Amino acid sequence: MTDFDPGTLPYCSFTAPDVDGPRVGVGIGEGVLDLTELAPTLVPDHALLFAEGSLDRFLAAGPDAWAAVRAALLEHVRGAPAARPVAEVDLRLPFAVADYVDFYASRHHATNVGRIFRPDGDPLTPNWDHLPIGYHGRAGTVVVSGTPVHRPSGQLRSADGSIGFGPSARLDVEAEVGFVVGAGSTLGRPVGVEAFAEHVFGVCVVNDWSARDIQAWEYVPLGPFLGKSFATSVSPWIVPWAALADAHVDPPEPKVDLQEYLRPPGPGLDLELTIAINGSVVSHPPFATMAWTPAQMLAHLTVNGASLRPGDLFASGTVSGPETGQLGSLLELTWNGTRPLALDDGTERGFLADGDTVTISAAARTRDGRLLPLGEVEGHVV
Ligand SMILES: O=C(O)/C=C/C(=O)CC(=O)CC(=O)O
Ligand SMILES: [Ca+2]
Ligand SMILES: [Mg+2]
Repeated sequence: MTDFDPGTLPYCSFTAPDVDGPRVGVGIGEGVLDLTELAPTLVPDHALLFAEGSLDRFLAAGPDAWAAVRAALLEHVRGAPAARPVAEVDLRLPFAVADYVDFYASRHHATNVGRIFRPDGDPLTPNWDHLPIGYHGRAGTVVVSGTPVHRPSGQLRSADGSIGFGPSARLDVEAEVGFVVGAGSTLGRPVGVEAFAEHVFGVCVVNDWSARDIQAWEYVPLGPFLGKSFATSVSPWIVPWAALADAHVDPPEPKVDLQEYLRPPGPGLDLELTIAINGSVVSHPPFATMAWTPAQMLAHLTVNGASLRPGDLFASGTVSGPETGQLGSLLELTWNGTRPLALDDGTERGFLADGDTVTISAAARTRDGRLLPLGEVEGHVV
């Protein structure tokens, strides 16, 4: 369970046996405050935003409302209010996911995947250094942490080239950071790097489940499709972007002169993910090594005039660092299953087995060395 710092104040949506309907919650320590109940006295001008028990209206309300509510909450928690234990509530998907986009912003991940899937060519395609590559995913199958993940079936190509159909034998995880859009934008008007914080409300942890065998056969030439659309899990807590100000870092220097709309890059984040399978920690992917920042991703996503809607979610792409213990997928950690990983219980994994539970957690590191837990996303393979 995540122990939230009182300055983080992440938002969730929950139900509990003793309250009516869903509620908007705010995480503090291992507890949750009922913001739907508190709002009429704490933030009377904004109370209606929380009445439905999801974040949808609050996201759409925009940055002034976000700042006013966060300021009132920061003041409120100084009085150490009693919070309900998170363990006693059911955490729900906190907002209706509008569009879902997944990027490919880790140089280390993209290089490793290129080597594995396209051993005869350059690992990075010529566009990689010039733009944050992404694809549109499936918003309707974004599920909250704790939702069981069904092993997908699909077309598979055997080593001898024959085509068959069956359950994926290469079910994998991708540890990512997700960015939740609040305020929408106007069709035809790009959102520049400098406008990031006016549109992006906050951050969550993402597991982009991937069936590598389905993916490897289907993805040419249009990219990921059924190998990834069966489920994408997100943490139930959305950490406000404003809570991460002390964890900003400069991103790595670009390798080419970037187009003007991708400059200045905006901040990276000093944030570490941890991947555990059945409780065995297998990796610590470092977000600070990502080549593209979230502001560059948003600018690129809208540079053609595509508009944003409240609830749009874009994920960073798999976070992999340069070291073996920093890789964000089993594809890389086991080099496509050829070097199985030993788990603490004495078993080995090339890819996921039925019954496995995968937990990805995140923590940000502040400039003064504090560690801020940001929540976790868990999924059980059935
Ligand atoms: O290079 C490829 O063919 C595909 C790579 C991916 O798995 C795409 C993806 O989900 C992006 C990412 O998570 O970094
Ligand atoms: Ca991905
Ligand atoms: Mg997915």
